[in-house]
Amino acid sequence: MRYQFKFRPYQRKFLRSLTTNHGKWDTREGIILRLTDESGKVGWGEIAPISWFGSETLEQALDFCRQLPEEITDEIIFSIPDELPACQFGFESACEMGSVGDEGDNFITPNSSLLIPNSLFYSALLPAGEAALNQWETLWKQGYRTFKWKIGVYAIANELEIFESLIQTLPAFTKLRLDANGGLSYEEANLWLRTCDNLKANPEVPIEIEFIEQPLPVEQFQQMLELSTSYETAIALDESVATLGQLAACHQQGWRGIFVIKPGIVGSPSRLRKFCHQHQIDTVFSSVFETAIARLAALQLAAELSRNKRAIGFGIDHFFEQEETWFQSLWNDL
Ligand SMILES: O=C(O)CCC(=O)c1ccccc1C(=O)O
Ligand SMILES: [Mg+2]
Repeated sequence: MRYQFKFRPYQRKFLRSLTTNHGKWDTREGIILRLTDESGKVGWGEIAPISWFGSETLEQALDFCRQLPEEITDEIIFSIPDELPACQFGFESACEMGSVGDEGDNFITPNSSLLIPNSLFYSALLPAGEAALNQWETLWKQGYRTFKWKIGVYAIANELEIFESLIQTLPAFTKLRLDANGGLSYEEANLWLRTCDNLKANPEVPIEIEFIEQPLPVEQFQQMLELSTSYETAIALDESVATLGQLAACHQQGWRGIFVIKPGIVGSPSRLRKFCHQHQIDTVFSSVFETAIARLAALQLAAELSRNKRAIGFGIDHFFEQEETWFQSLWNDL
């Protein structure tokens, strides 16, 4: 198949910025691409890299798009190098979108949110630090029952204290995920895991700590493997499995805990499908704060591949205003 190829870089400010152990992030930058096949079918794709997380940089993605001809083929798309995982995702999902649309109405824009599978349930992000204590209630009222709180942002003594208050105020049966973004030391990771194990053993605490996400830096895989067998509290790898190659390597080295999959940067959707069908891994699908184009493709993959046990990390809170009008203006002034 041959496609006419066009692309446009974009910048969008988040409704709320994200604070992690890497600092503050408040603008999403990426690329929207459009593939038109010979029959006139249109597929939209989005490249939304996060280089601090292990994908290519926006600049590398732009360079790749700029050197492509105006007409491209499946061959080009399916041979995008593994060093450009967000590009693999953007181009492949654009192809897939073009091939599933029915006649006439295949112009899929962000208002196609009706297509988002509602059988999935969502986890919402709480702000880091003390702000979490004032935020969970609003999210609870919106229907969220699984929350994620960033740790490793402030001093551990301070965070443990806030954690204690959070546990005491959250309603029964809430699930809580703790995401350190690789920011803990080995001793701190042990302290968090011990604290969570103690809560688990306490029948008076009706909150479930679902897992601790990426406690240690990517380089410390063996230590995380050891921690995962030393405590009852589960560990989820995130940064360590940012791309398919890393995911396969961690699985091959014996990781049988949870794998966070961020479809937007993990790489080729077709190869992700193959891997998930071959290995019955425990997955949590999660957003990279992409806009509606990549979100739709990512949610469809999540619906297809997650075994529907764990909430997906696509809470809408950090997203953008007026996506539809933004999208139309991005494309119309081309
Ligand atoms: O996974 C989620 O629940 C929400 C998404 C999220 O936390 C995230 C979003 C962008 C970049 C990194 C991360 C992360 O999980 O560390
Ligand atoms: Mg994470």
